[in-house]
Amino acid sequence: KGLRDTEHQRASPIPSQFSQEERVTMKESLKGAIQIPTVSFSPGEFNTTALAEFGEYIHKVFPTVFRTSFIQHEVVGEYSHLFTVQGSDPSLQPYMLLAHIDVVPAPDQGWEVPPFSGLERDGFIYGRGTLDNKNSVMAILQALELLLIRNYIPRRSFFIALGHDEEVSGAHGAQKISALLQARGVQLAFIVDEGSFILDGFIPSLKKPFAMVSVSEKGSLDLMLEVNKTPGHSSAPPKETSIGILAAAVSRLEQTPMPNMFGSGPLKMTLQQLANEFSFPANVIFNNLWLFWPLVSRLMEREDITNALVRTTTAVTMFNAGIKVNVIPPVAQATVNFRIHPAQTVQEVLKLAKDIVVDDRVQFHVLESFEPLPVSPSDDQALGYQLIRQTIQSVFPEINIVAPGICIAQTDSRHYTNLTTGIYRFNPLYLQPQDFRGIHGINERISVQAYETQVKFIFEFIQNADTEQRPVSHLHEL
Ligand SMILES: CCCCCCCC/C=C\CCCCCCCC(=O)N[C@@H](Cc1ccccc1)C(=O)O
Ligand SMILES: [Zn+2]
Ligand SMILES: [Zn+2]
Repeated sequence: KGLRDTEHQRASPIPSQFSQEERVTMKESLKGAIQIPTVSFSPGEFNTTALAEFGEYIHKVFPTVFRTSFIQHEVVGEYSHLFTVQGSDPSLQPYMLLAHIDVVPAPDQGWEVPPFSGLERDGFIYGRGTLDNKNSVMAILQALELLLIRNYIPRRSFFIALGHDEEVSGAHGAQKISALLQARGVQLAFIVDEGSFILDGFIPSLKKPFAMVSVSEKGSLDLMLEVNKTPGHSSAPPKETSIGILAAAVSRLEQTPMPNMFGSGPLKMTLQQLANEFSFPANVIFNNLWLFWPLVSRLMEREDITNALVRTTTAVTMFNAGIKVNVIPPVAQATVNFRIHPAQTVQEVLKLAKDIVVDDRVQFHVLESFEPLPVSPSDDQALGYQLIRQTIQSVFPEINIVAPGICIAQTDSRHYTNLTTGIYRFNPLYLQPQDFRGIHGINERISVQAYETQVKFIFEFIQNADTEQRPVSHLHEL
């Protein structure tokens, strides 16, 4: 299995070794990036001063990228960045690396160091964006800068797209870049974005970490439920108020999970590939899913994260009602965020939700929706997947399993389905459950060593992508 060598490949790749001075520079550059508070607050509400400063910052720390003749840099949607790196062999289809500059807000409370300080403690750089996703923004540009300094010229062209509003939908960044590339007639071999990791400790009986490359991502439906009632004096209340009716409706939604879809979608592939990594008797169970699927599907429901892999999830995220202590509330509104399993559609989930609520007094308003993404190929012929696998094997030789999986969140890559069918979400970092809680949470951090390894991964990946687009078939050749 793997990728075929070709006579066109460089005789020897540029070694992914960095001097002490380069290693210090790269971590200091990441710290500087964390210190710029590029916060997205809500759609259309960004810290534009910080976004502009970030644009200047990358010019300063990656000068070679910006002065190289075969790299074109464009600002799209005012603050997003698109780099076109022209390869020497136009017969090779280009690919694209994605990352995003913006971060979610981070109030100071609960942080060991201020979230925009970028301070280093015990070998970790702390701050909002260290895992989501300035690490990738900086590592991609850093790897390219280091390659260029070593006189690297790519054979295969590639794009780097850095969105500035991923955390609030990507409408101004990723969507505009996607439209721009489509207008230019670009078709991509594949895309690599954030969205999965080398997972360590997420499945209780699985002792060893494994790399999960997400080949699909869940969709979403934001539903606003509303109940209107005539206001009046609270001293003579009706039997039910708008708040009571709505509370009962959202409670029914919470208490009635969407159907368990275990068996449909990429999760089965993930577990099949992991089967032999479990000890007895779990290995027997996972090797015989045809027999044990009812047991496994129930096991998956036990933890919140694995539950999110088997079904459309229901999260009541906002509730607003009431105007005064002695006034019967005229209107009550609740927002429910469904994350749609790849085997379901927006319409199916909307119907299920209505069938659960079954109350004519509750109005349904669809605020926004997004279908789950198609499953990208992960077979021997899938260039993007195989390149990621090959690079994992080289950079993380201790990892035995690379498995396709689902991304439970949404990423900017969802805006690029017009350009490719090969969308892969993978960050070359170890992630434990406590690290996952730092993403959008408190004390988000990355170890200096993990960041260096991410740069090394991308440095090797870009070179590996210069291969001809002919992954080796699993069939023997004559
Ligand atoms: C069998 C294996 C176990 C698997 C465990 C899975 C563990 C989870 C691992 C990684 C998930 C990390 C995802 C990081 C990406 C986060 C991206 C994000 O937060 N996107 C936003 C986008 C958005 C959507 C709607 C409105 C605004 C922004 C999101 O999804 O909320
Ligand atoms: Zn992100
Ligand atoms: Zn995020």
